[in-house]
Amino acid sequence: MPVEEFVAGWISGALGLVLGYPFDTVKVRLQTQTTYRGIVDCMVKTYRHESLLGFFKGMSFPIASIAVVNSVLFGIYSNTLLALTATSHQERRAQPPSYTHIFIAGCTGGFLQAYFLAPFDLIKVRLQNQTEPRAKPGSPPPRYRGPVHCATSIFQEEGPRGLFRGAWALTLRDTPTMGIYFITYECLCHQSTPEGQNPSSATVLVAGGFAGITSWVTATPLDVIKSRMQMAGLNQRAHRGVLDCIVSSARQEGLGVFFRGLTINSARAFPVNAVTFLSYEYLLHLWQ
Ligand SMILES: CN(C)C(=N)NCCC[C@H](N)C(=O)O
Repeated sequence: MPVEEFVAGWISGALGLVLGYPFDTVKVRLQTQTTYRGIVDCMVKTYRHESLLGFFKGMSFPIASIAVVNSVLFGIYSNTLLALTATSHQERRAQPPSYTHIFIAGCTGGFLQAYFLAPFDLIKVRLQNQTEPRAKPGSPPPRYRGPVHCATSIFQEEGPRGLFRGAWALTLRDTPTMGIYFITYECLCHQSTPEGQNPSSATVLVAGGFAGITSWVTATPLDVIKSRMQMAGLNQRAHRGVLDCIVSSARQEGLGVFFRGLTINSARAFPVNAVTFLSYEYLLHLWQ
């Protein structure tokens, strides 16, 4: 099993993560809190109340975990394609795999990465939703002091299964949308690259950016549900399951609720995934 894809997936994922993190914080807050009037209002309030650091709350943990999560995604994707088509990464330009194979490999990567991602994503969402400014003398401390305290508190208060709250919604979100992610990328690269050649950096940037946008546009409804289920344990409003969360969110807030965070998700997705794919392709090219 070639390991280069795992390492390249890790490094490229970390670069994309740092770039997109402030957008991600705004998105999570818009999806789970009702106090903001929109993207700009959320940004202004976060900055006034918590300074620039407010946008980077809970980032240390995802940076550490992206090593596991993105390398699982890219590593499983590439190795599934190897199993299905018997071609390595460098052979795939001359013998492109079918879109069905790309979709199956993407879905497999998305499905497996969801299990690794679930506890890390839960902790990220809980920390991003803490709107208290940095500790000032006399002000009430935030509920979680950091990622380790957050993980141990969830474990103690909600049990080991608590760490996997929202995991089903996450799996349903990521399995098909990772198939869409890789199909969009490969299709755009294929169409703008002469037969048998490697795509140019500009092509990789644009194809990666659009792959991010299409996957996030299709993922947003279940992303909203996932974030709400992750926060539910904290608010004592636990939903009975994914369906219950979908129905109660739609009843209380209308169908528009499923598109909350769509604009910011798409704006974040382009640069994050352009950089992710460019560094992934560059590293694999360097090592081959
Ligand atoms: C849930 N969906 C749609 C995705 N995760 N799509 C792939 C993008 C991955 C990238 N690290 C990002 O955060 O944009």
